Amino acid sequence: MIELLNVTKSFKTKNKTIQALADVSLTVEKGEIFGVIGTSGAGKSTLIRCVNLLEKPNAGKVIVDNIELTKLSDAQLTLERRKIAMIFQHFNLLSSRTVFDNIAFPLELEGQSKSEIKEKVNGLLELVGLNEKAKDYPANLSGGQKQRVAIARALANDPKVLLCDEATSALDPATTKSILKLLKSINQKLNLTILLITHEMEVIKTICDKVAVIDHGKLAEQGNVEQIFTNPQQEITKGFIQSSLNIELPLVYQNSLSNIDHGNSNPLVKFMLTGNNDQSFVISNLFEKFQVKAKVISAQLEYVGNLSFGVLLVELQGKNINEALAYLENEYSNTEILGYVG
Ligand SMILES: Nc1ncnc2c1ncn2[C@@H]1O[C@H](COP(=O)(O)OP(=O)(O)OP(=O)(O)O)[C@@H](O)[C@H]1O
Repeated sequence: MIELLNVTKSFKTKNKTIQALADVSLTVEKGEIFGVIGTSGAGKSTLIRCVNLLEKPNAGKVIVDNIELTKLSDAQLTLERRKIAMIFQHFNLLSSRTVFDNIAFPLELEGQSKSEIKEKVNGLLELVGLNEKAKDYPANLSGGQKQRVAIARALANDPKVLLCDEATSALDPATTKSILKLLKSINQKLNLTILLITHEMEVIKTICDKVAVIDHGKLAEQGNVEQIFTNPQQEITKGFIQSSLNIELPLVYQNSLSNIDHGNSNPLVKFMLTGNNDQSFVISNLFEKFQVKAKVISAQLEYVGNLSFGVLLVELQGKNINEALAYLENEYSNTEILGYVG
């Protein structure tokens, strides 16, 4: 449904040229939710703005629904853009219009009749759960409600594609969840293709089918969310995943932790589970293979689809500690001895 082929975009400022996108290619299939994640300045906004040609690439092709947008005249592009909706971090609602009239706006521009508009807008209000707020003005809405209005307005023209530019970045975690849930349900009900950009792995994990990681204007890696979360190849991807798993050493251990093994002390070991179901048996394996007991200090497990991944922090107790450590280092990612206790 969306194809970027070798898209390159640079910006010229007074004294330098900034390469915002370098030879970026990706494909978003119909009905898919595709997320692009990257740190600040990585090129996410430029990438999503290239899809509807709000930014014109210097080179490469942009194809949406089999139409090569990069070939079109301005007039043809204006028509095609109506089928590519976009929502933004700061909602971009018209403050002088009510909720109803904000959603009606694109339909008015298309010259639809009042009765058609009324029917369509009421359906959209129902879809985003805002029937009660039809007559309110944006200033009287919460951030989450404003984004719901923006989503309804974006859907008014029955778009083929919805672009989400950091759509939940201005929202608190609970509201973020409810907006992501709404986007997922719209994706499923309407089979709407969604391309989103974000700096939060949580967003990717919650609703995306596929993910691409962008770094300094280049795509570092891309694939199914399960595959990328459980078997990341690039350091930047590993960093994003680790930052979404935040387990801390409990205070009681922080105070008693030593850097040195005094002979009879127990190592505190942190390691990652990466989606291989056999790894979940780590505690019984350590005991059966080495008679080493693993006391769980802290753990965080997440699920993408039916695969689990996460991080585990354990205190190892027993005689064959070195063999147990070698086993963990071999079988699990990022095994790290944090220190010794006892
Ligand atoms: N209009 C512009 N003129 C000059 N440089 C620009 C322009 N737009 C973006 N850039 C530069 O291009 C690079 C990519 O910017 P972009 O906004 O796409 O990144 P981003 O990943 O969306 O960042 P953020 O998360 O901070 O919004 C940055 O170095 C930015 O400074």
